[in-house]
Amino acid sequence: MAFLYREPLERPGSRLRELIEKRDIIVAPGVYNPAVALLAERMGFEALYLSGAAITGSLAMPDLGLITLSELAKFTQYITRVVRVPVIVDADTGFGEAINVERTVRELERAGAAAIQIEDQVMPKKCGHLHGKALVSPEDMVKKIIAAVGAKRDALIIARTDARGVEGFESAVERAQLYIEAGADIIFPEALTSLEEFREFARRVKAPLLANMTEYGKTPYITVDQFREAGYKIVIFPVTTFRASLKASEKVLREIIESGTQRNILDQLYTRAEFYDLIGYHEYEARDAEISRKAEEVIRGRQSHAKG
Ligand SMILES: C[C@](O)(C(=O)O)[C@H](CC(=O)O)C(=O)O
Repeated sequence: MAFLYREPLERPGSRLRELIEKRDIIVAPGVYNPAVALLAERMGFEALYLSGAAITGSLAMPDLGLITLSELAKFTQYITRVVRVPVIVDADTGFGEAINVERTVRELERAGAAAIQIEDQVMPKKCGHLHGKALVSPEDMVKKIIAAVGAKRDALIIARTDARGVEGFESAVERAQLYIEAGADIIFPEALTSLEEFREFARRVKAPLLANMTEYGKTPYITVDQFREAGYKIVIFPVTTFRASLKASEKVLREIIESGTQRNILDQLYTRAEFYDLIGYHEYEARDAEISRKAEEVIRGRQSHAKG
């Protein structure tokens, strides 16, 4: 159904919590615009991940915390008014210290976020799979989590620790345990380097866990089934759709340069019919026709009133 005529998902945080309880594992693909979000929902994904790397990437910017809270809230709103599945929002370092995190959580929740993810890096933050990251103190991160948990109404708070790549595996486990005590609902251990590490982390950290299966990073390719067996509740594929769209665009742009026509690659494009079907185009036409019909009735009524 066209998103304009859909009721938004109520209490998305509770919905996500329900899914965590009911499902063995939830696969949340990364999305960065409403059309891709709609497509993922239609294909059956029950939760989505609004990736910081993918949205900043779509703005042609690196994932260094350059986006503002208002921009992220707008992206969140655009997406949550289109889909009726819970959306996990990547809020990087929370846009400031504890007091700022309160506002971040309020704004993102108001924009429809089901879960808000905050990480323990200093600014400018980096992709978790790069070298040269630095962490805030455990105490500062605990403050942010306490602020987030105090400010949320229904959303879940995801605490991500980037400690594995900076201070080592033990520190990642210790920080995660601390973050749970501070009230985090879900723990996201960033950039673990083997399936065995994921397993060990799950053995020692008792909370719903989120795994990040990003490409070209420090984590080897692990399947959803393997993550399930290792004890993870959510797996994200944060930047995959964005990377795929760039590659696909490059391919068709090259075809246009080289052959001067797209005629030979029509099978690689989303057709007009497929696109209109996705966004519910014909429902807008039907709605417009209905309004015209009603307007005619009003006019006709007035005319007959004037005659009589
Ligand atoms: C999860 C992540 O924060 C994101 O923005 O989607 C990134 C993903 C990536 O850069 O591959 C991350 O830091 O892992």
